[in-house]
Amino acid sequence: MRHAHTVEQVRAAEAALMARLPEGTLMQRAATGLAVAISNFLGGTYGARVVLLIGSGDNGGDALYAGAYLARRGAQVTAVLLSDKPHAAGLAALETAGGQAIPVTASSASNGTTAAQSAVAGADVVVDGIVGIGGRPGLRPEALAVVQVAERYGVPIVAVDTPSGVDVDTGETPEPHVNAALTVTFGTHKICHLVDPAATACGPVHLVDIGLDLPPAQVQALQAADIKALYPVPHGESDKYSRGVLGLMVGSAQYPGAAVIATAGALAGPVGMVRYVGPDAVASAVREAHPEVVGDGRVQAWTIGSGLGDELDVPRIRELLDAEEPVVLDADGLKALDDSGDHVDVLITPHAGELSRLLGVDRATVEAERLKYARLAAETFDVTVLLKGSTTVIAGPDGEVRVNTNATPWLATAGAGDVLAGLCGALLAGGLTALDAASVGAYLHAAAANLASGGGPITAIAVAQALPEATRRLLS
Ligand SMILES: NC(=O)C1=CN([C@@H]2O[C@H](COP(=O)(O)OP(=O)(O)OC[C@H]3O[C@@H](n4cnc5c(N)ncnc54)[C@H](OP(=O)(O)O)[C@@H]3O)[C@@H](O)[C@H]2O)[C@@H](O)CC1
Ligand SMILES: [K+]
Repeated sequence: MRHAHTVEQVRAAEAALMARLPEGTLMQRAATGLAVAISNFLGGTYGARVVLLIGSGDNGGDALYAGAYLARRGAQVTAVLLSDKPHAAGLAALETAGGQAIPVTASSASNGTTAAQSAVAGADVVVDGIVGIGGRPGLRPEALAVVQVAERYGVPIVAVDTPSGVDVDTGETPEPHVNAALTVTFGTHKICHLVDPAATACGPVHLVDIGLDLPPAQVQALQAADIKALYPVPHGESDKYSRGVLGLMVGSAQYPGAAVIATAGALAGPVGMVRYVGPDAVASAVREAHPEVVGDGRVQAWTIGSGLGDELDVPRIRELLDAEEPVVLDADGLKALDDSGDHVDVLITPHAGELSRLLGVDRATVEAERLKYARLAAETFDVTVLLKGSTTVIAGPDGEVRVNTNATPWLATAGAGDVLAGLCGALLAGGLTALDAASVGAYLHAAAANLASGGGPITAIAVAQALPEATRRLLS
């Protein structure tokens, strides 16, 4: 499991550890891990042209000490000083190791560009030590100008701890920020490493252990081993009823395909049986594609909503939401959700547009502040929220947040959400809590999409068809 802590939690853990260690120990651990990661990124250090962007805080200190390490191993290291008070000991270490430092404003001897801009344009890698967890969102003009030179010349940027400019505790990117090819972080992940849009700006994230002793994390990203441990695998005594029966109230004359696709997702989950409840013509289409599906009867969980169109029966859905059996509420079904009552066994699976309608805010705002609005909806409607997107945010009604990061952009295709709703329903019927069903569902859905895609286009049915193989690979 990956854990993401808040800046406040990290600062407290750092203070506790620093009180027990000689001064500077943590920065040395961070800087050494950073230097090794940069060296691996470059595939060697000898002769490499490394430019460090140095702000006023300890983030710049990490970069300067890492620069000293690289300079001792033959790299040509130039520090661009963005502040007139860079980390003094780090700067001295760099200069002792043979690196050079130039103020960002220094003019170049040749053309109209500054010396810093020329150095960045000719670098093999730029190291972003502008700000870390002490920074405010955004880049100051002089920092923005050099970052833009790196972008223009295609020079990769390795971010120290966090890509400067992102909002570390929310994953929001309201202002200009660094887009990193690699982020090297220390002690633990921060929320910006897991939650989009900032997570995308991080690129791959490499974690360097510096020995922090941390409290429980506010945001977690489950990994394959965690998902495997949660999956309800049948045992010798299982029968189709004990494995769970899922009821599907999805599809309509208008959207019969949604019923067929959601059923495919459900049948590829851990349930023993699937019941379809809906118009006769749609039920026939479902049984033609999936002859194992049966009609109305007792169920352990429901998936309601995908493609309901005109079939939306709000009073009936509200009855089911208030009943004991857990429910996945998707797409059109979300129109039946109200903020009264206890819905802790309800999992809603909106995309940003649907969540924006539920909360009465515009879609772009939800996209930009995904964590905030997933949490708000969970609290407002007393449900678990699975907010679909490049990183899926899952928020429980008690404040717990998980993030799923293994999706492929190819998954943005019609019907993919119906597969997910069916699968999550099957996981609920299999006995998982809403939070776990959402976590396992999002993970396997993305894993199946990756398998089916192999880097190319996919259909929703292809994703459903790849689910058993994705599950086998997970469990083997
Ligand atoms: N905690 C740990 O466990 C460990 C932490 N370590 C490292 O320390 C880092 C945190 O260091 P930190 O506290 O010195 O803050 P940091 O982010 O370098 O700079 C803050 C200063 O920047 C400024 N500033 C603010 N916003 C700005 C902006 N948008 N653009 C430009 N400048 C801006 C502002 O100062 P101002 O210029 O306003 O005077 C502010 O005071 C952490 O990320 C990690 O790398 C590791 O060494 C070891 C373990
Ligand atoms: K940084």
